Amino acid sequence: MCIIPQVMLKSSCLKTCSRFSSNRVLMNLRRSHNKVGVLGVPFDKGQLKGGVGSGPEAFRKLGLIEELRGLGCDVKDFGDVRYEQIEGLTVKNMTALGHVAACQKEVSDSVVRILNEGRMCLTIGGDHTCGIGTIDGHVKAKGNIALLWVDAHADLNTNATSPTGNVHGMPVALLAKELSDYWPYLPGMDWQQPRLSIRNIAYIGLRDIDSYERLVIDKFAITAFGMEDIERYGIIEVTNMALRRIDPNDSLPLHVSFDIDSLDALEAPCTGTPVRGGLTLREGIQIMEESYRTQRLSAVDLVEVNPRLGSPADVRITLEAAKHIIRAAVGYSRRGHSPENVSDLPQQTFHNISTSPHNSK
Ligand SMILES: NC(=[NH2+])NCCC[C@H](N)C(=O)O
Repeated sequence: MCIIPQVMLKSSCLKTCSRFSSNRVLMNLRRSHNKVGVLGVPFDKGQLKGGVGSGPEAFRKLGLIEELRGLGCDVKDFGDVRYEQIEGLTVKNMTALGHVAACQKEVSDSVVRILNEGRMCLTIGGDHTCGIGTIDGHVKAKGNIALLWVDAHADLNTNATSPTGNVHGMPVALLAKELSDYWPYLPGMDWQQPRLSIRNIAYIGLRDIDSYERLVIDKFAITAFGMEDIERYGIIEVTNMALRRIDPNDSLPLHVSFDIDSLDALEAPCTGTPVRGGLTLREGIQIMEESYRTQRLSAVDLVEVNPRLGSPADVRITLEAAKHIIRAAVGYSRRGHSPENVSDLPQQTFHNISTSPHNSK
């Protein structure tokens, strides 16, 4: 099932890779988001499986912050979001609204603070409900943004259409202004106005879409790339088509909301709603590399890692995969050192490279 709106295939999107001349690539690699603010969101009330809330703790234990610092990143840890549930908020078929409303308001405020300090905001979930707060905060801090939603799922349900009532399947529908009429009044959510246009949203990695979500994608011609599109065009081409589509003038701050379940369940087994037939880790990294290259990557979410699902080996595989995605998001995936640090390398390294038989012409 190909889910690229037909209009896209006829457009000039396929030419997008050529916009990176080799000079431009070099220039892009030289500039890195060395200033990063890390925000933990130990939120698990957007779905029913316990454990996803311990994602931030698991990444901290793994040494993520130290590792990013070791790579030369100026990392400020903003700690984990804390909140107090608002009692008595109920809306039909929308689980834990009192938690969602209170927590996501805090997330949004924190993201505004981080971005206003001139840092890229890296949010570690938690379930994908976190996208409500991070994207709301991003829009509040920067005005209009472009959003890549990398996920096996569209997360485009409303309370009227959701098969589960789980809010982690609803964030995109809450954020899109074209869908605001499809919601009832949501008590506790007055701080969150849907300000993002569907034109500025693209999906990559979709393969498990509910029937109503499918209708909305078609009705609003949302840019959406499923696995078959990735097979056909390759992930770099797909990412650039998506970027071109959501930000034709190359001018908007970019938000990548990366659900670990976009990766194949073999690459990232520890997640609440795994789906086989997904992205390879390398493809996930490439999405981030292309996003980083735009020089406008301003916020990244890494969500839905559940360290309590699966064996210790599965947990390790999943956390490591997520870490590689994060490294790419801050510009460090192509080589061990950022280009800025090249002068720190011992001179000998260059000698070795230039005299190696493998490098001689
Ligand atoms: N971010 C996620 N893992 N979302 C899964 C959503 C699953 C399903 N479509 C639902 O609405 O409940």
